[in-house]
Amino acid sequence: MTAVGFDGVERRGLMFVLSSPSGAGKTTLSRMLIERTPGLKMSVSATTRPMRPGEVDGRDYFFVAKPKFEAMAGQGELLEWATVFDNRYGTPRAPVETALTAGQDVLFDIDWQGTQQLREKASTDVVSVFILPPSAADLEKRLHTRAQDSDEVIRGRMDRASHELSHWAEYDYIIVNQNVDEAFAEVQSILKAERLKRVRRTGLTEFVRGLQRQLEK
Ligand SMILES: Nc1nc2c(ncn2[C@@H]2O[C@H](COP(=O)(O)OP(=O)(O)O)[C@@H](O)[C@H]2O)c(=O)[nH]1
Ligand SMILES: Nc1ncnc2c1ncn2[C@@H]1O[C@H](COP(=O)(O)OP(=O)(O)O)[C@@H](O)[C@H]1O
Repeated sequence: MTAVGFDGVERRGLMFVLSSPSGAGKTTLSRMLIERTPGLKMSVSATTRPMRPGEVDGRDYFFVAKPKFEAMAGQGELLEWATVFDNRYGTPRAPVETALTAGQDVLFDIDWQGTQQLREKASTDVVSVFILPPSAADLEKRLHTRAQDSDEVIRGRMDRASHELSHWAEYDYIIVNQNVDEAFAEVQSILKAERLKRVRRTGLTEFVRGLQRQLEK
């Protein structure tokens, strides 16, 4: 799990988690982050939920049937998994391990249940961000503008929102996504600062020793 920072100091890769009630904006913010952040790779989850218009298999999710999902979970191929809105969602283990070993950070769009499981497995490497909508009315409006779910599914997502919100205090950082550019700048600054954390910067001792040797010449 060793990455080399842009300043040449080695550090441990981190697992950057975004969670929120459905519709608060985590997919939007994740896409912006992946497009604009070198060294960050998206973890693509497996799910049993139907594909939405515009989604691409293998990019947004790996869309699998329930028996296949159960087999993946049973064979230990998932790093974590959970049931959300009656569908199964899980994180394939191998791509995450490959990315971290190659020195990349990994971005997860997963719910509070998955975040808890990641924290239990690798707490010092997990940085978690919870995204709040500015209001319930905004949340509902966003679910409707996304225009990808039926009214019934949207009602289900709104009904679950309050329960999901109740997990906010388990997260390291909380962002209110009012203006998307501001929320993005906030998420970006969290990642930047977390990459500089001393505990992750495993190469610092050697780097500083090198500096000292140069100074003592
Ligand atoms: N635990 C877990 N949750 C996931 C995973 N993938 C997606 N989710 C969560 O499942 C919920 C539903 O996702 P989705 O159906 O794409 O709807 P969305 O909330 O509109 O993005 C969201 O809270 C996601 O963060 C996963 O691999 N594991
Ligand atoms: N700050 C914002 N202001 C207005 N609309 C937003 C904002 N952030 C996201 N959206 C829109 O809200 C909808 C839901 O966002 P999405 O990223 O899919 O949420 P989530 O992944 O959390 O379910 C999308 O249509 C998206 O374009």
